[in-house]
Amino acid sequence: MDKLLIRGGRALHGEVLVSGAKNAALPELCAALLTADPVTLLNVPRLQDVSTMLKLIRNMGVAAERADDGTVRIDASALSTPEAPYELVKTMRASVLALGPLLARFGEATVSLPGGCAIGSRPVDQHIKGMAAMGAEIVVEHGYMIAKLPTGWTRLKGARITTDMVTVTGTENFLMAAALAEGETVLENAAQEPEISDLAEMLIAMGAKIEGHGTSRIRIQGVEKLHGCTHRVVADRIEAGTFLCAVAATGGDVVLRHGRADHLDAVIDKLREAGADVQAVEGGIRVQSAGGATLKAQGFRTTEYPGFPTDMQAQFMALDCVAQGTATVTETIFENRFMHVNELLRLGAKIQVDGKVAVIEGVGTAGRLSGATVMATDLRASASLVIAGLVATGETVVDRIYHLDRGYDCMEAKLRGIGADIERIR
Ligand SMILES: CC(=O)N[C@H]1[C@@H](OP(=O)(O)OP(=O)(O)OC[C@H]2O[C@@H](n3ccc(=O)[nH]c3=O)[C@H](O)[C@@H]2O)O[C@H](CO)[C@@H](O)[C@@H]1O
Ligand SMILES: C=C(OP(=O)(O)O)C(=O)O
Repeated sequence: MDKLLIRGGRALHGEVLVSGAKNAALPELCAALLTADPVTLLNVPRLQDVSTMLKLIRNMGVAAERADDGTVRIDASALSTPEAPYELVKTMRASVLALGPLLARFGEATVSLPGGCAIGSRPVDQHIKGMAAMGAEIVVEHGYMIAKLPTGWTRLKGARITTDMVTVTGTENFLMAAALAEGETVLENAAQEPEISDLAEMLIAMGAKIEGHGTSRIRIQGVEKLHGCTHRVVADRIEAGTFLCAVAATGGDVVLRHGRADHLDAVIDKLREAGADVQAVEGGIRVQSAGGATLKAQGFRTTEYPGFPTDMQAQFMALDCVAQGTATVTETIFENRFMHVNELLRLGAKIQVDGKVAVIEGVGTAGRLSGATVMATDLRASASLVIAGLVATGETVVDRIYHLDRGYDCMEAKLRGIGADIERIR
């Protein structure tokens, strides 16, 4: 099993290229199932989750080719098996995104309930509720969602869908299903994440009629058929945010090429309040910092976009650990997303957790984290341990980095490129 070996204490300088977003690429690979025409996606990141999604759609009979430059060509004209089996979905939540497109184009889908997840229980009741509102008959049997259209129906029917909470993949599933449904669908309480807008833009390029994406009410007029398109995956705001925290914590001066500052307002505001200098520059974001010990720890609450993203909570917490002062962090989206805390404690961090609230006392100028062997428990927890390791004295070994590989494109190579002492060991 691969591990990362980090020798901390180096400032970071130079440029990093931000990859395409995992959370846009995954729904967009599924959106390609909505048409029999070829679809080309550009800027697809090299991630384990992307490989898993390609395996999943190939298993359905779809032709999918990935080139080294991040181009993925998908031809779903011969899709013969509208199924997502457990074996292929157990490592990746996003596989639930196959449900909407399969049901919309083929009138049937059998999709395994995704496996359990370290960060919370993550039910799919809202996905089922929305598809049922569009007329699908869905049962959950033997761990599978088995969905079909009622006898005599050829398409889903547009509906008003108001979800109990804001759900990102739920909104994406409804968008894709509604694009081919009969009549109008209105999504209330829709997620507003940039990845939703990116998916909507791709669907519009395929001939879908969508208005209001990027707001909490999205209107979709269903069309009978969608055609192929070429679409460029939006830059990964969470990868960019992770590098911003890393540079702020270690100190240095780095430009994140293709980074979108306008997608990271909440995180950038907190970094500035902490004392880092973060600026939108042409074609990217520049961060300059004198390092964690000079920064002031910042509290925040995770919320849906445009609030502070839950996917940045662990990384910002690592920064708080090395800053000065005390900060309170509240996780409101997932019930078990403080798995990194015990590992950060092993590096000498001072954190107390009570339910969904963590209080971090930064070690600041009074001390430093000290390297140790730590275990990655989920994707962003892994990233927070890498950031802590980059600042800690001595050697840090981050074990179980297959979590990291699920969602970061060559993280250690990118960090090495800006001066970090980090290597992958087997
Ligand atoms: C592939 C992808 O895009 N993943 C992102 C997506 O996950 P994902 O789309 O799975 O997360 P959701 O937005 O759906 O989850 C938000 C909350 O709603 C709950 N919920 C959701 C659906 C449902 O049917 N029932 C239910 O109770 C979840 O348990 C969670 O507490 O958004 C999360 C929240 O920004 C991010 O952390 C993930 O990186
Ligand atoms: C939780 C995440 O992803 P997923 O929904 O794919 O598990 C994440 O990207 O931080």
